[in-house]
Amino acid sequence: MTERREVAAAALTQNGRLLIAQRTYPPELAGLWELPGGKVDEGETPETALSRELEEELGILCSVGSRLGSEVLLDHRYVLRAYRVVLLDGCPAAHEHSAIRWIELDELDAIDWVAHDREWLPDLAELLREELTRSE
Ligand SMILES: Nc1nc2c([nH]c(=O)n2[C@H]2C[C@H](O)[C@@H](COP(=O)(O)OP(=O)(O)OP(=O)(O)O)O2)c(=O)[nH]1
Repeated sequence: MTERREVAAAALTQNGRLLIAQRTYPPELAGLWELPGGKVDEGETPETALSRELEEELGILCSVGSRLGSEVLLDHRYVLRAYRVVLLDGCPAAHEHSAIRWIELDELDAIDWVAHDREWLPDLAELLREELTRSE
């Protein structure tokens, strides 16, 4: 079997909040919220791919850090991985999503997430808790 292609997703936090984005396609995912990101192209590292996607989708420059949570197998072709991301420059805007939102720890559970992302909720909660402790 050929290796699965990676989808890299950004856990971008700032001031104790997490950036989430609302999908417009495919129809079964439209309206659901995800961590922004996308497929890693041939010849790219997950880090360069995620930086590229965040610039295209949100118009921001970011630094991609370490992995967050476990990998999620999407189907026989794709594996989804999340990375801690820090905003370097710009103000995120929804260029390819229908909306974006900054959410706080107590909002995580109530979001209408793309199903696979629910796997990361404990990790995202921990990340936001760490952020809050750091900013105290
Ligand atoms: N970006 C992203 N995709 C996710 C998440 N969770 C999840 O199940 N997916 C799925 C949805 C899609 O089937 C696939 C990623 O597709 P994508 O549409 O974001 O990738 P892309 O920007 O490279 O898009 P494309 O040009 O190939 O259409 O992974 C997530 O948190 N972020």
